[in-house]
Amino acid sequence: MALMKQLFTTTEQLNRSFAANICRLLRAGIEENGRASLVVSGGRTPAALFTALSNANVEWDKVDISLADERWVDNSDDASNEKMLRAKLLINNAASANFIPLKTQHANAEDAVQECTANLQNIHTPFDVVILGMGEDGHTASLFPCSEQISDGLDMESGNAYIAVKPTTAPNQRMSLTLPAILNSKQIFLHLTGEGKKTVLDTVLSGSDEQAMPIRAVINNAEVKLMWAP
Ligand SMILES: O=C(O)[C@H](O)[C@@H](O)[C@H](O)[C@H](O)COP(=O)(O)O
Repeated sequence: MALMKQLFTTTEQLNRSFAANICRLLRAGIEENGRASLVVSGGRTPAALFTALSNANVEWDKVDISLADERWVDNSDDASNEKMLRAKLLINNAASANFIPLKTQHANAEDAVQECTANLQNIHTPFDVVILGMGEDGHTASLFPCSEQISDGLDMESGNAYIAVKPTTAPNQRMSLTLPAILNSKQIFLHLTGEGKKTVLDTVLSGSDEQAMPIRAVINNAEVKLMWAP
């Protein structure tokens, strides 16, 4: 549908405004439904935003937090998105939030899809806020263009909220929200920093093949708010 762009001069300004924006939406969700849901991405980009958010004045005990995707490693591994979240977001005021992890005890991500789907019943949907990142190849969450699973992940009729993905250009099996699950959100943000990501985004916006750059499928089907700083 559309990409609304908010461009900032510094990451500090971006994080301040972004955190305030997210808190406003969470408070509105709590006001409306008694609880609110926040789905975040891992990777490197959001760490400073998470620290700002963790100090915010929100009724965090009424907020459910989960991940858009997870790398299938132990949650003590440095590659674990859960590990990053526990260190940067689920602290300070936000320590009282209800965290719903994706990583289970299953050795293979595909065996865990059912459990992740069952756990999703405990999160208020549509999600109040979803924060997506984007890789250099145009993947978002763990919907990787290189993977065999990409058409299933983007299938709007699949009826599946999660998909196990085996990227061929990145390490680790992944668990990812599917496109229809991502779109079941009141507000989707695309959080990018750096000139390199802006150049990738220009390529995203100048083409139409969704499987080649899966973030296109989100932008084409939702009002996405871009939050960018150099
Ligand atoms: O677990 C993951 O890898 C992500 O959730 C992924 O979709 C991430 O958002 C992008 O790859 C951008 O990652 P960076 O922020 O590290 O550039």
